Amino acid sequence: MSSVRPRRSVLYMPGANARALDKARTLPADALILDLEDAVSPDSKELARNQIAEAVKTGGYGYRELIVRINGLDTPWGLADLKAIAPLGADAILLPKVEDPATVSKAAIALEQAGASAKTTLWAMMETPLGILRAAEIAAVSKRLTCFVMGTSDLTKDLHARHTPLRLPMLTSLGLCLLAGRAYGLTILDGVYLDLKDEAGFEESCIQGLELGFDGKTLIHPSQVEPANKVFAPSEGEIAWSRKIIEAFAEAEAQGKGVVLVDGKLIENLHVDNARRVVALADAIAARG
Ligand SMILES: CC(C)(COP(=O)(O)OP(=O)(O)OC[C@H]1O[C@@H](n2cnc3c(N)ncnc32)[C@H](O)[C@@H]1OP(=O)(O)O)[C@@H](O)C(=O)NCCC(=O)NCCSC(=O)C[C@H](O)C(=O)O
Ligand SMILES: [Mg+2]
Repeated sequence: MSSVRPRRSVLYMPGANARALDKARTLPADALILDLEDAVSPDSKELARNQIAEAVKTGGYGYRELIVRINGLDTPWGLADLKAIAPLGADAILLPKVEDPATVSKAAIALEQAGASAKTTLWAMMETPLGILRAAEIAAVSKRLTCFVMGTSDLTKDLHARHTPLRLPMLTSLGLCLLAGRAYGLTILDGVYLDLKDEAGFEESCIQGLELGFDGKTLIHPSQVEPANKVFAPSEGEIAWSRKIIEAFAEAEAQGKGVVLVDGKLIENLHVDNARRVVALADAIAARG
């Protein structure tokens, strides 16, 4: 069984929306972010926390990873969110607007103290200019931290930038986080696409995210799940090619060679490493049926 975890589609849902929390049990998303932060009004924070706690305890989400986005630890709700959710066995707690490594360290200590199992990791939202500038320090700070999530809406606001089709205003920030995330072995997820009616624009944005190196995309509506799953899954052609070069390279190695030509293309170790990653991801997706 592969240890690769597909995270092609990661769907946010407001914790105050009981219908959405329930419906998510049947959606083909790889992961769900149950939100206590920006999608929940101050008046509903407590209701949302209780509903999310109940949903995590009740389960029934199958292969879908459960991530709870808590409020910032510097808000009136953050620490209470963390203490309430930590012991329940969610896959991760997502910290919003992370700007320094100390925030992650503080959350990691609070998780231990609240009795979280080792299985519950920390994810960090990268969505402020200071956070982006410190991406490498943040990525390196704690073994509990396993994923960066781009918060492109907050970032666009803070940069006084615009949402544009090619996302040129975002590329520096996306690139810095990708570099930091990959350098320290984190998963890294692209930001949301806000126009639910623009299906073509959404697909373009997924393709751009894939080409930049993201593992998957964060989503705001069930209609975005299947298109994201399709774009971020290896294609049949990619899988067949990957299997072919793995086999050809193994044969070459058995003959004492370090490189091989497959269909006229030079194949080295680095291509085979990538091919193994592709095959592992494809196998993990296939195992979901
Ligand atoms: C955008 C929405 C408010 C639209 O909701 P609604 O009008 O209910 O949509 P539909 O009628 O089309 O819904 C059809 C059915 O699907 C369910 N549904 C809708 N959205 C979700 C969801 N996100 N998860 C699960 N299920 C969902 C509805 O209940 C309907 O079900 P049924 O009754 O069976 O027909 C809504 O989609 C929504 O709230 N989306 C999430 C918004 C959100 O969480 N935003 C915060 C995260 S984004 C962010 O903060 C990014 C970051 O921080 C940054 O800075 O960039
Ligand atoms: Mg945000």
